[in-house]
Amino acid sequence: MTIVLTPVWSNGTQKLKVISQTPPAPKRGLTPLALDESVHTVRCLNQLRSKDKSIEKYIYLFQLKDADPRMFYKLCLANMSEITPLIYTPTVGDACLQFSHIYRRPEGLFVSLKDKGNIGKVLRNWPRIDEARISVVTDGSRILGLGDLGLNGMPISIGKLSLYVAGAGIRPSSTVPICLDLGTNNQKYLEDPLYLGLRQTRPSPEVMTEFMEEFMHEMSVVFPKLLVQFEDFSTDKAFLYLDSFRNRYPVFNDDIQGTGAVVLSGFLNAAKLSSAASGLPLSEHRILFFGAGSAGVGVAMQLMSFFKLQGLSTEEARQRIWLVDSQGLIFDARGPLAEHKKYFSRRDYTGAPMTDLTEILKYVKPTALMGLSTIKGAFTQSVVETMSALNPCPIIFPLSNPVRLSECEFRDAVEWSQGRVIFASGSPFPEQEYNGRMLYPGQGNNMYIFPGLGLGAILSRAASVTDTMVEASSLGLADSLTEEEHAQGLVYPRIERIREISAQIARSVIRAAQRAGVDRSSDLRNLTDAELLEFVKSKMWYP
Ligand SMILES: NC(=O)C1=CN([C@@H]2O[C@H](COP(=O)(O)OP(=O)(O)OC[C@H]3O[C@@H](n4cnc5c(N)ncnc54)[C@H](O)[C@@H]3O)[C@@H](O)[C@H]2O)C=CC1
Ligand SMILES: CC(=O)C(=O)O
Ligand SMILES: [Mg+2]
Repeated sequence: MTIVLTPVWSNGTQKLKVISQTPPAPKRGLTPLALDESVHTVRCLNQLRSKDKSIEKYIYLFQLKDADPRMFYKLCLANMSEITPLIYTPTVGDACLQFSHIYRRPEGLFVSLKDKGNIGKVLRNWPRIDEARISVVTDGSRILGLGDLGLNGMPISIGKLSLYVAGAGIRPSSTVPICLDLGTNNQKYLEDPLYLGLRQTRPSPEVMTEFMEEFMHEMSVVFPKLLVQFEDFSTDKAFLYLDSFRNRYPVFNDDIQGTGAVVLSGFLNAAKLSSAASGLPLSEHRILFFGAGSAGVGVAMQLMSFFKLQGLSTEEARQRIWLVDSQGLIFDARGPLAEHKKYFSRRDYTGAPMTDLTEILKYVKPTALMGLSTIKGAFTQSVVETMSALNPCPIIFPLSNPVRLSECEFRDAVEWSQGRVIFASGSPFPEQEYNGRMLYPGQGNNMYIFPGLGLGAILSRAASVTDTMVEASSLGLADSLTEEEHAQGLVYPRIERIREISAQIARSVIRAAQRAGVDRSSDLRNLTDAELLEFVKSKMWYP
């Protein structure tokens, strides 16, 4: 039974209210055409493929999900590599930018700043409270690399949750997409007559923190079995709210922890390939981050594990990482730094500020270059050629999303490195032929991690999401490549295997939760590894 929701406007505040339920099934004789499902699947796919533009395909899929969710997920599962870029990055970026214009009907829950003091009441509007298990919550303040999109960030919560369903078999009815409508500093939206959100600039950090405290408390009261994924909060808030809430509620930040885990996983495989070509011991890799926001620093923190797994101390691991932000190389003598940049700030460099990336590369001599800067084309020919002169197989991961903000395209990286690059990007690129050899780009995107991490946390009923659970998700992903995928030089498994991969990740996460003592499903402790994997698979929903 579907509940139909409609927006209600009161004092400029958007709320949702149940107005009707789907009509009862038609009486016999009035039943719709008896459809042959396999033929109808082809019909739906043809309708999708008949659209020229990605955004039209997004709108078609969004409406199909509303009208016939089983068919939507059936198409997703059978055509992962074709549909993921439509419901997720890069197309979801355009859907967010245009959300107030392409809006058809409500999906998800909007919680407005005007609801402060009454947030519990708003949450209780949700029609399937008992079934709720996972919520993706954004405040729209940094959607992908597109900046502050305010309420228009809702499609990112919806898109991530569609991947939870498709990728990890979470029941659609257990997902709760939430967008916090806290105003926007995006002047264009404030002036857009069709903009759906509050027409005011964002509140002070004090008001925001009061709001978040109430929101998280009420979420835990209304949805006692819910795991919360924070998504696309701007960097200052991303770190602040992860730190404030992670020991009080089951919550993780996808941009910091999910991205950290996915890049650690890809780097584990990439470093082996690169070291096989160069002979360099794994412990001697050197990683330069271009971009030092929530994603850059989150990944840098997680990559410390790579060096610790090679036997290095925490301090030795820190020494193998360099950060660059919009003002160049980050070093102590440069002047005051934002809190999250301090840990990796270099103490061993005291020269003049260095801003040119090629010059920085010549100084640092990294084996790996990570892009989390939102700066399109920042990895120029000179940058890729310098990396290629330093390394037989340079590791270059332009991870910014969506695709049009990528630091480098796969085609260029292949060309400029003469086919030697080990490459993964945040959004997908097509494969390339080089000198008769087919080369495959990896997709270093947290979409490989959060479905399995979330499933493991839900099934173990984890009271919190520990660092060890996040690391377990990463190692589980790194270990999931088949021999054929390794032989093709891949650093991530093929997305078509996402269900199988998510099950393995979930099992590793449950075991880590048990070791950390945060699991509340203690009966799972008695299962063997094989039994636990079967249990995880048995819990997956299939359309
Ligand atoms: N592949 C993946 O799974 C993920 C990718 N991302 C992407 O990472 C990007 C960054 O996200 P956040 O860290 O949250 O954003 P942010 O805006 O906080 O960070 C951007 C960083 O880039 C630096 N930067 C900006 N201009 C620069 C320039 N000209 N030269 C050098 N550095 C420059 C800034 O100083 C800042 O440190 C976004 O595009 C996002 O889509 C984020 C999460 C996951
Ligand atoms: C992938 C993702 O979470 C981001 O770009 O923000
Ligand atoms: Mg994100």
